[in-house]
Amino acid sequence: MSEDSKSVLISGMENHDQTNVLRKHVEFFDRNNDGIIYPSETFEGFRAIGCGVLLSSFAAAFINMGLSGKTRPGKPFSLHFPIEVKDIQMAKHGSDSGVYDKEGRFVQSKFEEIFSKHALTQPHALTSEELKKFLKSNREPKDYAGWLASYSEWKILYILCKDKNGMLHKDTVRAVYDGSLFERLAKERAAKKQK
Ligand code: HEM
Ligand SMILES: [Ca+2]
Repeated sequence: MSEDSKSVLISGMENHDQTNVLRKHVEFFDRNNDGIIYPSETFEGFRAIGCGVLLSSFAAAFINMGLSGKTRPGKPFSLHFPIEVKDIQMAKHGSDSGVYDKEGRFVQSKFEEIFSKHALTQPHALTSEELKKFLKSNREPKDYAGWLASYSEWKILYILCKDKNGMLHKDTVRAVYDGSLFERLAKERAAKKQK
């Protein structure tokens, strides 16, 4: 490709990041970095960021049973419930925010929209009521599985990361999308444990 056509292509992308950020969201849970997340790894990842045994067990069961098949099209069902990181975008559900597009890319404008539309008390954070309204506004009719998936994702995030006034901050939400939040929580937990 000539340099000219390359620059036309790049300017046409309008800063749209082409990487599959959703992969980064889940890579933390691929504990041995082999591209596959087994239930034991989901469990271990949840424990590492400070979740209890009960929540971590439920999360591992539901996430791996729910997403395994979706990320392995054409492959036989496996009782080990592996999730393939490379095709994680196939596990997207309905009634989400649209911040990940169908290729797992991060859509900045959709991210900004969460706060411009719903953060009415403080511009860079959501109260629990605002979060509730945001989730309701994403609901597609009768998409009960999507409602439950979205509710669980956001509720766990809120419980883990709200501040002392019950606010969920924009930078926290930003960091969950690329998974950097999980690394941070794990470091904080490890530091606490050492004390
Ligand atoms: C404590 C752990 C986790 C939290 C707090 C969390 C939270 C979230 C949040 C807030 C979203 C954004 C949803 C939206 O934009 O509406 C999301 C999306 C997603 N998460 Fe997680 N997540 C966690 C762990 C995992 C794990 C272990 C997996 C799978 C291995 C996973 C797979 C996904 C997928 C596939 C999406 C895309 C959903 C979509 O856009 O339709 N997450 N998660
Ligand atoms: Ca693995």
